[in-house]
Amino acid sequence: MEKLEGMISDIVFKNEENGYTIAYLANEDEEVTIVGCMPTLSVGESIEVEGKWVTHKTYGTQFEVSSFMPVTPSSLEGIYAYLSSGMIHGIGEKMALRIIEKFGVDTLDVIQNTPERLKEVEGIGAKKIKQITESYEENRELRNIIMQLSPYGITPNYCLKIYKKYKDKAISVINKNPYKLAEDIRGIGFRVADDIAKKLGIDKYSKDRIFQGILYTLNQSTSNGNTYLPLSVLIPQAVKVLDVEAEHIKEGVIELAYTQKIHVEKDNNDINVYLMPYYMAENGVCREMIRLSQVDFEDLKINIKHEIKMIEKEDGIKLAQNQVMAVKEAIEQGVVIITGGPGTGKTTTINTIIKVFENNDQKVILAAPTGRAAKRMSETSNKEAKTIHRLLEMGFGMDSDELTFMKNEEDPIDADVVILDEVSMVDVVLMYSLLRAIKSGTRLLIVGDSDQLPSVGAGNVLKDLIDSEVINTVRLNEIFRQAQESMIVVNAHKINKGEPLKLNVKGKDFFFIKKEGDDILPEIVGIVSERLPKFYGVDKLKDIQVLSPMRKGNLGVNNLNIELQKSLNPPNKYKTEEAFAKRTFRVGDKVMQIKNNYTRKWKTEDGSNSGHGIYNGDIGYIYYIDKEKKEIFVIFDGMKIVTYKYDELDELDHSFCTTIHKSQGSEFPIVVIPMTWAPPMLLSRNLLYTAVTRAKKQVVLVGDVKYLEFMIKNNRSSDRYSNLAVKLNKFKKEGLLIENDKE
Ligand SMILES: Nc1ncnc2c1ncn2[C@@H]1O[C@H](COP(=O)(O)OP(=O)(O)OP(=O)(O)O)[C@@H](O)[C@H]1O
Repeated sequence: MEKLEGMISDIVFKNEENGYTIAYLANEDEEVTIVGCMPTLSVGESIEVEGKWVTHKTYGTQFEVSSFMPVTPSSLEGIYAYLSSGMIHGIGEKMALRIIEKFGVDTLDVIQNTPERLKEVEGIGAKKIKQITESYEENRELRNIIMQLSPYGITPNYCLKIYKKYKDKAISVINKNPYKLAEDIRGIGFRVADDIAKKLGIDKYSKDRIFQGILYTLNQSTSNGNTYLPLSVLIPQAVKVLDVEAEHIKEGVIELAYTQKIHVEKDNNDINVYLMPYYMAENGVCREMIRLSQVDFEDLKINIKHEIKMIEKEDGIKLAQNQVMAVKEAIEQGVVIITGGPGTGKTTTINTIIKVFENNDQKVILAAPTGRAAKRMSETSNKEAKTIHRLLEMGFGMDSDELTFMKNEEDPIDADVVILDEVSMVDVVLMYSLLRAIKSGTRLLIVGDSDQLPSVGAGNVLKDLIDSEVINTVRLNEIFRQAQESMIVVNAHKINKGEPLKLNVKGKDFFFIKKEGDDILPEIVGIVSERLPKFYGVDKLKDIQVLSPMRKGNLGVNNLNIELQKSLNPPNKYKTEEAFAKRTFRVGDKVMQIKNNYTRKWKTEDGSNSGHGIYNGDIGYIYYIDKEKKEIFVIFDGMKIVTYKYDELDELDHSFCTTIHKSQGSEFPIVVIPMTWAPPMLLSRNLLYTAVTRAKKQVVLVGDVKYLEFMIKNNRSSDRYSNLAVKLNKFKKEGLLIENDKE
């Protein structure tokens, strides 16, 4: 490979379809013909090309370009992004600004050719110049990527990811097909790629664009919980995204189906379109559920009546009929779902089942979808419960840097009985991974409350499994006396039935404070910071959680966090703080990890214990801010210290208040919820139900009763496109075990 540098003196030919270009490249010595895919080239641009000399039978000697990159940056923005990215030792954000103020668009030219001139900038001496020129040379490729892409709003961090993925081919990959970025780089989506493509002059009807637009539409829809979209729904959505006619979408869907990126399936009068992983997962869950439930389970010769009697005596309770049935089904049928609302005895039933099996030498494994749910399960059962991810031994594969599960059909979970709790939070993809790692003959208990909000990820697994009526289900519907004393439990059931609630019963745990409009916010701040902690003797940060249905607005999570921070953790000269564009992080702030990060490291203060993995919804407190190193230290679970660099703070949010969605699977002693106007889709029954059931000791609703009534009546269940229930029936009826679906 050879390299040439020069200025484009003329463009002889350019194919707009595929970017093939013939141009003249001139430098001090010569003018040569260059040919290749260079769709962005313009006359007057200085570029560096890499490639080889070839002889064309008509046109003679030409330089065939395999990659090219501009030599001068496209904008000051790009130069700034590069200089301030932290990749040049000795230059921070302020210094980068000073240098650019001095040299403007010539900055890089100065660094490259007359670095001694950097002395003209205040604060730069000979040592710094050496540092700067050395690292400038070291990251040449990355520099080009940063400068080319930062004008599109791509941060240096993403540029680094792009560089790691494509190495020195990055610029040519992007020039050829910017949509590759959306496919390959996590965090860069179709919109950004499309923006780049537009600026590169890529045709609106190009196939890559149509494909990526369809995949993007389907991806968006899975993040809304759907496992597929009917074609009749997909088409108008994709038309909107791509701004092309429906026929292009139809053609795109057909072609994509051939590439196995999507799967299409006839469904009555429509066609269901799946992204491949969701198709595999939906079919997989059906297949695995049928595999697990159709086994002739070993007869354990357990005298169930006797066992139950013994346990009842030990625990001083008498199991209700349905609880006994659940125990029997678990032993006799092997695969069973136990469902019920709060206080209906799920935990008591699980504990009885654990005892019966363990008394009969069966190895019982407990698991739940989140760290918090697993912790609670451990506490109530006195037995270790793992997160599903830990149970499946998530780790890095032999020769990949992708996270995978080590437990699977080849190396299944070693257990006689697996008990899963809080299954309403398990999505279809995780369920499939779990089921395939359970060997035939292992008993499986699926426990959860199907009236809770469905999983964040796609599917509505628990509800679908129950609705299918294919899997044995025991519904616990009796609220026990002890639970009945709690208005939280009583009202939760009333919410589910759409009945009016019992509010402000003296001495009970469910209160409504009537306030209107602008009075709601100060009331919430007041009760959280003063009255509730004083009255109940609880910690205002740890024990009280404000939950809001929405992010925006006066009573949305964002504003409530600002207002609660002022009162619960105000500025203080002994507390370091750092202000960012939209928020200020201060030592002592209550914060939440807002995405799963399986690899993020934590360690205890004395370093005696360490591990990795901080998960969506984990709540911690800011412990220390290192302004020099630009790092924030957060303590989770009272002992796990995690360091976030400033540019990783997109994983962290304040959590004086959180959304109800984010509170799924968590429990708090006291929960405070504003009752106010929000988009109707957010004011739903099962959102209220989930919020209320997060509280263990006290629920306080503050606002206007009419919104409470609206929520109770609004039974718009979060319908999702999911075909699990239908398919389970079909699989069962046809006795299908579609082997060729297996990955
Ligand atoms: N058969 C029973 N007889 C009497 N009390 C019972 C019985 N089963 C459960 N309880 C009591 O009812 C209360 C709720 O039971 P449990 O915690 O098992 O329900 P749950 O469905 O797990 O509730 P939650 O979802 O709120 O955790 C507990 O105080 C428990 O001791």
